[in-house]
Amino acid sequence: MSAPVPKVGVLALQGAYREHAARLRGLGAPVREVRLPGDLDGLAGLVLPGGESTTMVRLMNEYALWAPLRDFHARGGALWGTCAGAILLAAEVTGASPAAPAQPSLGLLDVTVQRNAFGRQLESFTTPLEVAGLDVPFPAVFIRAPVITRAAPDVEVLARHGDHAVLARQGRVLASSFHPELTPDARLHELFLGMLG
Ligand SMILES: NC(=O)CC[C@H](N)C(=O)O
Repeated sequence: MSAPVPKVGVLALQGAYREHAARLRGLGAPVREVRLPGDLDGLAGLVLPGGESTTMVRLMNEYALWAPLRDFHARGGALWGTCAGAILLAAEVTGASPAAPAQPSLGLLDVTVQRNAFGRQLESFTTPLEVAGLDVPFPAVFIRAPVITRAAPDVEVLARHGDHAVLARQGRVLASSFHPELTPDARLHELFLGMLG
């Protein structure tokens, strides 16, 4: 008998959480949608999906999720943020312009993330991305995507697009600027499942 697959949660406040849940279930992982602090109980990992980070921040305030999510990480839970989810995990968030208002974040990944970094001309695009550890490029879908403009020395940059990091890992925390749940390629979901204790 193979080892039981650990339980994964998907933060289901807003955005592409159904696509992440479907992909993880397709890989055999039991998945729970997380909306309230108690939904984190017993999970080994949590995916924070793409969507609109300002909306997610408002709902995280409403459902009092900030401290429970930080506790989840402190207890050994793994987290993966994609696009807006990566913005939520960052230590520091900057806007597309210096005038953009400051935005709170969980501070679980020691990076600075710049929102909407590709500007209006490139609202969305797909590109084959070289990823450390993958032998064939990953089809990366970027939608009003952020980039990582600073990473602490112990953050491992796994992929870059142009000048900036777009996939990074620090211990049990993974962040991608793009949307792996919107392509049929399951390799990054497999990577995340492999990070769960
Ligand atoms: N596709 C996405 O998740 C876009 C992120 C969005 N631009 C934000 O700042 O939250």
